[in-house]
Amino acid sequence: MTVAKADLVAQKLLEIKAVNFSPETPYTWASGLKAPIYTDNRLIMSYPSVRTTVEDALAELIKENFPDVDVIAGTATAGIPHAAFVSERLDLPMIYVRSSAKDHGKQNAIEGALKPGVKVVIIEDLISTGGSVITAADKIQEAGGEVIAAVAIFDYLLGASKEAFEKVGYPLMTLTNYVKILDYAVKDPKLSPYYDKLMDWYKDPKAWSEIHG
Ligand SMILES: O=P(O)(O)OC[C@H]1O[C@H](OP(=O)(O)OP(=O)(O)O)[C@H](O)[C@@H]1O
Ligand SMILES: O=C(O)c1cc(=O)[nH]c(=O)[nH]1
Repeated sequence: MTVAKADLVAQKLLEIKAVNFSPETPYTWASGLKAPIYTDNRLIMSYPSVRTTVEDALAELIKENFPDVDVIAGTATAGIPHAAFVSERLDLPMIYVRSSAKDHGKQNAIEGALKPGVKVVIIEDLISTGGSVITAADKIQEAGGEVIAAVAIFDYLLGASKEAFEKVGYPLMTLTNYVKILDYAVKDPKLSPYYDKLMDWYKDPKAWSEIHG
């Protein structure tokens, strides 16, 4: 992603208040970590002009970097709308991966048609530890698909996700990240008071979580 596009997406996320700061009452993340920040990319679908910017950028990133993709996958739940918008733009089939298999009906973990050997790009809304998207990608590989990349809107750039992606054998590419958000946060008088706390958290998110948990 170009610097200009990464800046633009960060700016749009702040504009729609997708980025929330609460150092005094920390958020609990999917991984169990406590954090002073929570980025709610689910809001993107409710703002058509921001949605167009984000989905166009995701589609362009995939077209440029993974032109041989056969199927677009979404992670449940927050990755699903983005997979739908992007697969429509690229005129490709779409599937999605449930966080756990249904316990009734067909008991599917993956919904949609996945033929063995197809090349899949999986779309996630956000990467913290990377655990959710990697688990979803594992399910696709177990079902016979070949995951060629994970793509997300936002990445916290944490050590945990870097380590996790070093092991999986496919790349992660994202539109924007935490550092870009901080660049904007420091210029905004409403957000700049949080800057030191956000930097403090970022130096060691695990230790911060233990202290504030
Ligand atoms: O990189 P990770 O540490 O796995 O965290 C990121 C995941 O957490 C959030 O999902 P959540 O579990 O809140 O579910 P949702 O998508 O259904 O909202 C987010 O949408 C990612 O899927
Ligand atoms: O790790 C998470 O669960 C998480 C963090 C965040 O900022 N936003 C989100 O939707 N999930």
